[in-house]
Amino acid sequence: MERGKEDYIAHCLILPYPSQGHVNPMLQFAKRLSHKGVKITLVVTKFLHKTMQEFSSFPISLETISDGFDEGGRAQAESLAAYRNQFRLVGTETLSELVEKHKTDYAVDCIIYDPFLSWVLDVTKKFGLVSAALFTQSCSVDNIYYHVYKKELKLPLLETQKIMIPGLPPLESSDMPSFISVHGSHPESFEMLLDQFQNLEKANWILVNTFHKLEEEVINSMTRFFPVKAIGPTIPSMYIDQRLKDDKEYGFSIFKPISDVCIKWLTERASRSVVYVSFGSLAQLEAEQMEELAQGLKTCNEYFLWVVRSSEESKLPENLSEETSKKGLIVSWCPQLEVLAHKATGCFITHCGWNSTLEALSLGVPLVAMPQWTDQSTNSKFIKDVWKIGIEAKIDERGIVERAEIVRCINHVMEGEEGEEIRTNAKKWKEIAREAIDEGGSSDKNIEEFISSLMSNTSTQ
Ligand SMILES: O=c1ccn([C@@H]2O[C@H](COP(=O)(O)OP(=O)(O)O[C@H]3O[C@H](CO)[C@@H](O)[C@H](O)[C@H]3O)[C@@H](O)[C@H]2O)c(=O)[nH]1
Repeated sequence: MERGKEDYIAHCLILPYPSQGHVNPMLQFAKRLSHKGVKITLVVTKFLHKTMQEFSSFPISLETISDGFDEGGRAQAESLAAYRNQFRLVGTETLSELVEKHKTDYAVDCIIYDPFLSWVLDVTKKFGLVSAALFTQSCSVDNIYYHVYKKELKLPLLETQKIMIPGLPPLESSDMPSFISVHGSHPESFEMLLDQFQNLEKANWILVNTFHKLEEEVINSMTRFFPVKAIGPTIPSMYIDQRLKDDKEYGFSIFKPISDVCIKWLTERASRSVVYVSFGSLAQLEAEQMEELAQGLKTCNEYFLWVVRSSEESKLPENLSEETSKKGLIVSWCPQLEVLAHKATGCFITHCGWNSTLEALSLGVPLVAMPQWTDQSTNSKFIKDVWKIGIEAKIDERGIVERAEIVRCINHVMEGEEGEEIRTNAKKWKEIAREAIDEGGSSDKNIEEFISSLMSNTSTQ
């Protein structure tokens, strides 16, 4: 039977920045709200909608708005600044039309938005809707950017400077997000990260994809400026506690996952015998780095499953797939959560994107960190020194991780006695992550609080 407006607690639009690392956590959060009785409409740009490979997240509805670049998205704009500007103008108009359209059926009560798109707040104000900013990077990283935004952390940093920010351990310049440590690099991306805070005090809710015990001090510290609520990890409960079996599909993929091949291959491997390697949806490795990684994987004692996106494939050494067919599988995209949850997976060589970091931590997989840019060096610092669930591969004077170092790191986390602490911690964090999103856990309580406020808001309308 069709559900009517009265069957839902409230109707939320959820609007991610159009990239895989932002859509995934937003969609998983949307699913959680939907399971709790909130009607959800995922809103994506027309271009993203065209490029996506699958969407199977019933009962979540899908609608599109325009960023002004329906044919080519970000790549069609001459710069990130031009893209953001156009997205703000055209997005404001088309998002407003969407809100108007729903006035006669499921009137919208709230918009959950990515603070990369801070203009959405103005749309919520225009229509008198509840606004909820959802940060998809760690609270530590958000806190660093906030201090730069407030000019409490002055740039450029000195190379030897110890950086003291409330809520965070002492950090070195190299632990900072790359836009800060490499002063002047990617100025337009940096501006977007700082702009997240320009109107944040006007948002009704500030949600972060993290959990209380993981970033306790920094969450408490940030709460002095903003009422930050941790709602993560946004991992489908299927993987965490095996409860909602229908929650398994990823739902929204920009790249096509080679799922059956990967899972069949993993199933034929012994427990904890596979090194999983992926650098997320954006990172572009130097050809030299690909070569070193390939040689390291070829000579290590373990099997490997390596995700090399089609756009990166030409950098692979010739004949690598054939030469390593007995011990390795190279695919253009995989169902990462299923891979991390598989018993054959023993460790993860990662670029330390925040989703990959949280997913591995929540599924108890030890890490070899190879941060590339943006927030990844900060995530790596926490992986090795705070949560102690992995090690960071050392770079040489060219900025490359050499093959011998790759082998050393794999051995360290997979086999050696010295990696015992890491493996134990990985198991420990898996439990703590599960507790956070279990019924009554710290993140679950925050989500319930958010939903209750939506209920009281809609009942007074
Ligand atoms: O074969 C693959 C590889 C990745 N994934 C998924 O893709 C997402 C990748 O996200 P993430 O690990 O965060 O990496 P990026 O795609 O690089 O994400 C960007 O966005 C993140 C959130 O803002 C930042 O933390 C990163 O540094 C930034 O590069 C994760 O959910 C993975 O599970 C797959 O499903 N299959």
